[in-house]
Amino acid sequence: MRLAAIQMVSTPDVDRNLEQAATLVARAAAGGAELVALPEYFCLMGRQDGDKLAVAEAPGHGPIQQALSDWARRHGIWLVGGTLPLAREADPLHATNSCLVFGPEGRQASRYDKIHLFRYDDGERRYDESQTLCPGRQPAAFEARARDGTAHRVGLSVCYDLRFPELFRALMQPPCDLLVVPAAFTRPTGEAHWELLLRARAVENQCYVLAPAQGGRHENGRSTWGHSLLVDPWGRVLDCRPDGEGLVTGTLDPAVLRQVRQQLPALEHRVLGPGLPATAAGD
Ligand SMILES: NC(=O)CC(=O)C(=O)O
Repeated sequence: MRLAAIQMVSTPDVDRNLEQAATLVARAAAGGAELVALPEYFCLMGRQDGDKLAVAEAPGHGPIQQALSDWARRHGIWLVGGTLPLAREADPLHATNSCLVFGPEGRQASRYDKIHLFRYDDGERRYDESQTLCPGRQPAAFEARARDGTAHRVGLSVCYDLRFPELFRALMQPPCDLLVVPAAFTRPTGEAHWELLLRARAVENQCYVLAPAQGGRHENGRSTWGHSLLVDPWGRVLDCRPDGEGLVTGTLDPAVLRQVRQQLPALEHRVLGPGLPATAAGD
């Protein structure tokens, strides 16, 4: 299955971001991609945290969701729609940061709400997503069918989730062939940890990892790390885009998945699981 991750430098202008995303999705599809993934906050990198709430759409309605569905149908692709804020009737002051997936017929195939909300303060940069976002509660995966008919289980996560391996373990029951991580890592945390964490998730779960990112200096004054990546189940980086808008592409090869899992059956050797007793006290 041909894969593409889109890197963007999104702005506070939703229409401009949608235009840019439409162009890049079309370019990815023209290059043969069957599954295309957009980055976190592809539709908006606002000036203030609360800007998310102003563009939040009701689930199933709104121009951003319509655009994602149209692009998936027009190009006959699986589209992992980065993230967009979805409004919650129960609490208008907090949206979910949601990843919606659309299938080649334009129908919504999955929804994942970011579970782990980012907080960071190094004295210079401050982030606290819990001010405007409400966390998701449930992991989500879906089945994508390649054009040759092969079905692949695809696990969803968003950005900061990458630091919580237990989420990915939960997605591996049954095993995924591909984990997608739409992100907008900060520059300092990305430089230190981004590639390390993505390759670790690929190696420990013996699957492909596709990570579309925001990458560059944004109009809101923030800088994101970029380095959108495709990693294979052996932890090899197949493609990377350090900075600016563009694509990362490659192929999910079932033969590589089989070979890695047969040669080193680490997934079968898992002993510890959710039902295990607590750690014993030492003597
Ligand atoms: N921006 C995020 O959600 C996460 C991040 O930058 C990090 O984990 O580092």
